[in-house]
Amino acid sequence: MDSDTFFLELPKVELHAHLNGSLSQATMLQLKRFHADSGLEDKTNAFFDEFQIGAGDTRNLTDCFQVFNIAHSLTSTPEALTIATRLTLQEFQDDGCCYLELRSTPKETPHMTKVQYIETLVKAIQKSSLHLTMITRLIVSINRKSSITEAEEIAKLTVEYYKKHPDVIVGIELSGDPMAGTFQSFVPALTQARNAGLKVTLHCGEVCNPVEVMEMLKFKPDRLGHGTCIHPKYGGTEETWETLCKLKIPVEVCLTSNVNTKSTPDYESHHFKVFYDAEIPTIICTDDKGVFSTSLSQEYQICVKTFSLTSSQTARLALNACQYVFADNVRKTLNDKLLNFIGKHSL
Ligand SMILES: CNc1ncnc2c1ncn2[C@@H]1O[C@H](COP(=O)(O)O)[C@@H](O)[C@H]1O
Ligand SMILES: [Zn+2]
Repeated sequence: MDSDTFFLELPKVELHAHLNGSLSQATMLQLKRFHADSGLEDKTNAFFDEFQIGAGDTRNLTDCFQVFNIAHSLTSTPEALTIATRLTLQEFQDDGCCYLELRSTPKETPHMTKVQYIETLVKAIQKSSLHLTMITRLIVSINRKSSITEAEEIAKLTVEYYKKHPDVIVGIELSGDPMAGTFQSFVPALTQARNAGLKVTLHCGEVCNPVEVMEMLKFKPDRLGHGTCIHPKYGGTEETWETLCKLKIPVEVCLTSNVNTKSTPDYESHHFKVFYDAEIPTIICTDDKGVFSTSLSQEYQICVKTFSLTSSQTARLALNACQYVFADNVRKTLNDKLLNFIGKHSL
């Protein structure tokens, strides 16, 4: 089996994918066509090409967050959001994902309320599940730019819809521009969701802020996103690193995202290796496959080539990821799928 086929066929678990950052060029074009056909205003023409961020880009991290407005303007009606979700799920399956935890931030737009946003995503996932073999679950996002009131409103809605659709909604997360807002102000909203049974994941240490990283670690989320600035070599402190090593919280690492936003200078110096060697549970993820022109099989391939992992180590990385999915009732199915792949290829 050639290398590309191996990475494609490896059954993969994607645990960190933002819907609006995952829209491919093909999906964006379909959405533009839908806008034209329905007579809806399309504001993206002038900056459509701006959507993708590459390693040589000169934008700073805060500027990078502007690109999401382009995607948001194409997913502001329930119909467009449904199309975006359906096409994105199909692309993850086509890339060999057997399980996806999709995340997205409920937004109020001129065409829908936050309630409709969540309902639309739940319905689109349920409908896609009828013909996809990939299993999909939803994590609801809170943006760090939200007010405390808005964050609590989203947490309340998430709990309400989790009770109605525990088969779809599995968690809540905090994301958005890491320079905006403070983690502490979102603790009451996140705690409310956690107390209702939802799992929690936090974007943590995407920029250097050891005080906030400590606060997040003490909160003991179920998973962390990125974890870039936790080890002292990467802008963390002895305390942040020792705490992570003690708690062994699984970390969703997104190599291309970190390189392209300059959180990490290059692939070779990415913190993946430090985590891997320290046996911190590490899950390879895409973050925003559309914005960063990547895919999960490509992220595995980059990681394996950069850090010289064997095929057996690679397959075990994918196998371990199954342990950290938020949907407890599918873990065994995923585990068996991976073990079957490992057995079939004598890995
Ligand atoms: C690059 N690293 C990142 N760090 C932090 N938050 C990020 C992110 N990439 C994406 N998002 C968050 O996801 C939203 C887009 O998807 P949804 O509209 O929710 O589907 C962005 O607006 C931002 O809040
Ligand atoms: Zn992210």
